[in-house]
Amino acid sequence: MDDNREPEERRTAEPTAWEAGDAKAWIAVPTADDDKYSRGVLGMVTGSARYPGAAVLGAEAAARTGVGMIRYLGAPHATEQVLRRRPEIVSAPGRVQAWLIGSGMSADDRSDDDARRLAAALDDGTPLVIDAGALDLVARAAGPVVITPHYRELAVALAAAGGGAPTPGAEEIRADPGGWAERAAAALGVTVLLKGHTTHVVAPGRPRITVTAGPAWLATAGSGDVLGGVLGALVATHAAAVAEHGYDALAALAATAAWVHGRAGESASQGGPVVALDVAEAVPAVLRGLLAGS
Ligand SMILES: NC(=O)C1=CN([C@@H]2O[C@H](COP(=O)(O)OP(=O)(O)OC[C@H]3O[C@@H](n4cnc5c(N)ncnc54)[C@H](O)[C@@H]3O)[C@@H](O)[C@H]2O)[C@@H](O)CC1
Ligand SMILES: Nc1ncnc2c1ncn2[C@@H]1O[C@H](COP(=O)(O)OP(=O)(O)O)[C@@H](O)[C@H]1O
Repeated sequence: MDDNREPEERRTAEPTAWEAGDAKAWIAVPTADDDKYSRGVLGMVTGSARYPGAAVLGAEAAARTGVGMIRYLGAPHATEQVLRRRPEIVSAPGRVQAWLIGSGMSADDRSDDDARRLAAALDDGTPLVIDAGALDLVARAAGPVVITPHYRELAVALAAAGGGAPTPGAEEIRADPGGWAERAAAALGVTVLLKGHTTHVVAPGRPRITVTAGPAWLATAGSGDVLGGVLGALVATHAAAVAEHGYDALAALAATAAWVHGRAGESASQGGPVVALDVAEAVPAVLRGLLAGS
């Protein structure tokens, strides 16, 4: 059948599958001239009294992905758990090159302190990875945003957006995840990473990217918190690329994070069950293999 659409329309309709070679180009390798600050600092406002574990999982994953420094700014108990697991992490405020916010938080149970920390990150103007319990705040971000919802969370984010954004139910999104990732990117004006067996990544108005890299064993609690940490570290170490290429760079980084997360899941699983922390711990070997070209 003849395709009578304009070239631009045809181009944006066809998804691209993200592969190892694409991912490799978005891993920042430190050079002899680098120090911890030049590599990039990730700020994290994640976890809560209800979900301290999500903060630990995201911090572990970000640290294992490679970043100059992590500043974790969260609730006291979550901070204690994060520092117990990763003493390298700094709990003092300061400059960062990217933020990861919302994993392990709940929009309906936000403490005043968390609201203040989230507001500071949203006002900062640096790139933001927005997950889970901060997805109602997307419109308040001053900097460029990539969101990392699953189906139910994307429904929540669209419902919170207002301004004529479509408001599908979670089941509608589950039935057409690629289409809804595209519509959400257009409506929210941000890069969307919609999680699932196939993960769909879309920058506003750009062709969709698909990533199918991990086993279904990854459908386990905390797996998405690990993905958030991987993506946070990748964004923090690519501040210059995000400044230059904006939402396209965030899409490439998001697809790379999904690919690395999927392969880490595969490596941790070996055909059997995984726990989220094992996925985070498998990330360095996946990156080593990727950089070595294997
Ligand atoms: N270890 C941790 O601290 C973890 C924290 N997590 C955090 O938990 C928060 C909520 O994430 P979710 O992905 O669960 O959010 P969702 O909004 O997808 O899930 C909550 C909803 O799931 C439904 N539900 C609950 N139990 C169910 C059951 N047994 N069967 C069927 N449906 C059920 C209910 O409608 C509930 O309101 C996020 O902030 C997330 O980051 C999760 O990532 C899991 C691990
Ligand atoms: N059936 C599946 N096959 C492969 N990967 C999956 C499957 N289901 C979920 N995942 C992946 O596991 C992660 C689950 O994230 P999420 O739903 O946020 O869980 P949590 O909130 O418990 O961390 C995502 O990265 C998603 O892509």
